[in-house]
Amino acid sequence: MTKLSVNVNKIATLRNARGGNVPDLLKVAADIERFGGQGITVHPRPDERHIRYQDTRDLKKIVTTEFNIEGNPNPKFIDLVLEVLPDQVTLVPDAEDAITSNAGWDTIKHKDFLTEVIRKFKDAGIRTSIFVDPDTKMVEGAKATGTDRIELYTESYATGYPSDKKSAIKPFIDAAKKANELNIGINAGHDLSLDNIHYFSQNIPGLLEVSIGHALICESIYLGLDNVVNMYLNKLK
Ligand SMILES: CC(=O)[C@@H](O)[C@H](O)COP(=O)(O)O
Ligand SMILES: NCC(=O)COP(=O)(O)O
Repeated sequence: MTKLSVNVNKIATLRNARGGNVPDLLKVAADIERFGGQGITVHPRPDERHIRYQDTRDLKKIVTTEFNIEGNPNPKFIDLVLEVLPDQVTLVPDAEDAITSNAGWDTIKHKDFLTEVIRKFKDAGIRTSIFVDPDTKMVEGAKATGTDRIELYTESYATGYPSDKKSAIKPFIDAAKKANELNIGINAGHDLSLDNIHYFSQNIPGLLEVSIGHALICESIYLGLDNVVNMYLNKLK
């Protein structure tokens, strides 16, 4: 079964637009779990433009499903994660000024750094995941760092899906087969949506978890959060 982890960055974006506490991030996260969401994901960025570091501390107290923190493991991020102790940490190689995540790790070039960071988090009892492009060499490189899982960066799948879904998914199937062969768990995320999620989850062997934020919150404007969470759960069956 593939778990649905809902990324609540966009709820924080909306809240921050007015400076108050509407919408209430903690209430939305609790409601997502009540509606059936199986995890909550956040991606605090250095400028705290959506999720604030304090949000991760507050969420940790109330999230009862799986709490996943994503981000670039700079010293401040590492300290935060070791303080909050989420269920899972996902390492993403974002530039400080990135609008959103735009690439996976070069796990070969950064092997020593990733191995050291993964060790720190695993010693603290946190499951680790490394964000990678769908490239079998990067999956092999991830394995060498000792990570528990990879997160496949699905932007290219989402972009290619409308015109040629078979070609768009091919590198992801190959990467997933490699991960299964090497016994690393598989997560996936970025630009997944109600349109493209079913085909992806049906075709990726051993897909453990998807984290979805931008599209899910946008779809909820029209369809309602409870309804949308359940639509995803049905498509992931
Ligand atoms: C790693 C990943 O693909 C997501 O976490 C994405 O980066 C969401 O971040 P933003 O909400 O800042 O776009
Ligand atoms: N790891 C991907 C994620 O958390 C959500 O990405 P998106 O759905 O906001 O593109």
